[in-house]
Amino acid sequence: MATTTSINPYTGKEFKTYKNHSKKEIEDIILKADRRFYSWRETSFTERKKLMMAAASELRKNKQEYAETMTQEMGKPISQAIAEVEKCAWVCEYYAENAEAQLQNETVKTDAYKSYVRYEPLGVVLAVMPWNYPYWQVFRFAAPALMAGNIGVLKHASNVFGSAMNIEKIFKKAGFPDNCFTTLLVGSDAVESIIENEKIKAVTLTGSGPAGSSVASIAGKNIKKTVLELGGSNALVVMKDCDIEKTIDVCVQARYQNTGQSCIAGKRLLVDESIASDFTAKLLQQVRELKSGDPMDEDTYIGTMAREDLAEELEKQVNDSIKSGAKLALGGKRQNAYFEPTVLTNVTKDMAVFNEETFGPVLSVTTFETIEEAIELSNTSRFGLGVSIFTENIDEAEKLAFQFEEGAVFINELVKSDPRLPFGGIKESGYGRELSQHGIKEFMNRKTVYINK
Ligand SMILES: O=CCCCC(=O)O
Repeated sequence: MATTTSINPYTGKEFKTYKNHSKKEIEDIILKADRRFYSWRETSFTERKKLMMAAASELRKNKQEYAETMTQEMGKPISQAIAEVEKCAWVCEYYAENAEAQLQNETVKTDAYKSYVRYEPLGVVLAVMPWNYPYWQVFRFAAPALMAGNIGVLKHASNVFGSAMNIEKIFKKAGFPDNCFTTLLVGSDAVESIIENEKIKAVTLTGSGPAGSSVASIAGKNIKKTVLELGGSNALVVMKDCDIEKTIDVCVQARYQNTGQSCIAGKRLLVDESIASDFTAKLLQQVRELKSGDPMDEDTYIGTMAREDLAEELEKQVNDSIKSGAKLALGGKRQNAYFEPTVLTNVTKDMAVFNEETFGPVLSVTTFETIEEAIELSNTSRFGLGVSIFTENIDEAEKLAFQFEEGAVFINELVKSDPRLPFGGIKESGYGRELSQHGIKEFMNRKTVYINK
């Protein structure tokens, strides 16, 4: 019997061991999920809204308990873990309030007596999710999917099975009918046959490029729709006319929250040469003050990374970049899964910290002389999730927005997700959108209805 053990990355001790689902159990779960679909899609928006609001209440009521599980499983500082649970409640409330209006029939004037588009759910959607936001990334999918009448089956990362089980429990406690949302406790080796199961109608994946590519190939072979949220290497473009103090606050948060383990983190700071020295000195001061420590302490801002091997990988990227000429301005040391908040300056395009995704608390700093150069540096990344531009000249920045090859441009703000706005990338950051009225339509059949008298 296969089992999965999660290790608390801060203590290095075992958190829990889970019994994996067998092949037979997986098939059974998917069969029951599919059966549930035919009654769930018939439920009214009023009923779904009531249940989704109950899920939001459950999240808010027991946020400490849910947050503690994620902190112990992947090292997220507890205050950020609580904020994540609250954000999940927000997305539930948002879709509870808005799904019905977003999925109304759309009348289209044609030669017909009457023609329109109906939005109909597809059925059981498999969600393959990562450990870095163990609740949020799942709710970002599940809230719109369930409100739309779809069914969710989750394959979570193997270090966060406790959070995965909690998510199933939250929907159960909220009163959702059995099998509307189920967690499969399986490793990635089980994913291929799950996607091939005829009852799985579509797949959403948040994770690495290789994982996305593999899942999309299997789904493609089986003609199943996918949405992919993959890596990112967002630039923070700092113009010489920015408000320096405010910009530093935002950049530090953009890079170091969640201990830097986020696809949308601002990983590459591009700063105008004329202010670079002053800006970097002040930024270093602020990064120095970030409090590392026990993730269970309320005032810890930098926890451990989720696994020691991930910290080792980051260490290699930092050391390789230093060998190639980057200057270590701060940090750089690793102890087990802990990696010091780090800043590298003199970074150029050919270095690992610039051209690879750095999934941890490491900021690379590169200077530019012209805005054209800044755009070119930003766009040179193979990723295209988002960019932040810092300037007092909003009109100019807005005009430049279209030149950035990204899913999102944020001016004087870090790239962040918001239930009301579409979220997703282009290039190797993936395709499709989550959240907002765009996200809820990804797993819907847009059925054309054409009537003549
Ligand atoms: O790794 C991706 C993190 C996304 C976080 C968010 O949706 O806010």
